[in-house]
Amino acid sequence: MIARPTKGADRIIAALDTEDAAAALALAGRLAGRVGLIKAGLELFCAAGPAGVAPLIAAGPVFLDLKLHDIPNTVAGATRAVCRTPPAMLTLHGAGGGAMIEAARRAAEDVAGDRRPILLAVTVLTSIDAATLAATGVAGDPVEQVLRLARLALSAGADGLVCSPREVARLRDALGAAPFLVVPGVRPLGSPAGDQARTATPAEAVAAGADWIVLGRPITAAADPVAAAEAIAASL
Ligand SMILES: O=C(O)c1cc(=O)[nH]c(=O)n1[C@@H]1O[C@H](COP(=O)(O)O)[C@@H](O)[C@H]1O
Repeated sequence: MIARPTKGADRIIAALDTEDAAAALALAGRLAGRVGLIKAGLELFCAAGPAGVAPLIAAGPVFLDLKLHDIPNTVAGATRAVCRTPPAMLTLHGAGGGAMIEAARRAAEDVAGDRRPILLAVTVLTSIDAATLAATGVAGDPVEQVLRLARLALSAGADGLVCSPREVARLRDALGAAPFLVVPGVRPLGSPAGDQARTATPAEAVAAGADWIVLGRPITAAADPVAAAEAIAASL
């Protein structure tokens, strides 16, 4: 398993949200040594499939962000398939429930053993504010739902959680140092929030207890993505 990071650049996960596998690989090459991991997500996976992600995994640690959410048998099957060429991290939705997470953990261990990915449970998406969450039937402050799903996921075998910077401190207080906390919805000062609802700066997220921070557009849409990544690392 990839080690918990202790210094600036290692904490950065660059989300390469593109359909273009060759462009993703080229940018991953430019960012090598300047970020800790590359994130390949649904856009790249749907466009280019496992073959589009494999060269990234061969080049360095990859967070494969598929946010699996289905019945336990189906998620176990997808996890098995992914773990034949294991990424460093894999996401699944905490809202899928304990049996789904247990099934994914068993499948990952069966196929990849010690080389299995860190399994991260997504709690409440960072694009969701309290009103949007209430419209799905979950009333109250998002932090309550984040805590509920976090406890459920960890007790079912998740190694860590994906949460917004707004909940990191509460999760660290409640859950201690052990779970990996991976935090998207991070915006350097002056960077547009876009569709993200629960945001903070990279330094704030790390100070609150994030192990890794995930940044997509603040790096990929910058005129100079390498300089953008270096500036974020320097701010930590
Ligand atoms: O699992 C994730 O990485 C994730 C969870 C979440 O709650 N919010 C979230 O934004 N993400 C991912 O983090 C990245 C954020 O991208 P930017 O908003 O461009 O920085 C995207 O690739 C999202 O898919």
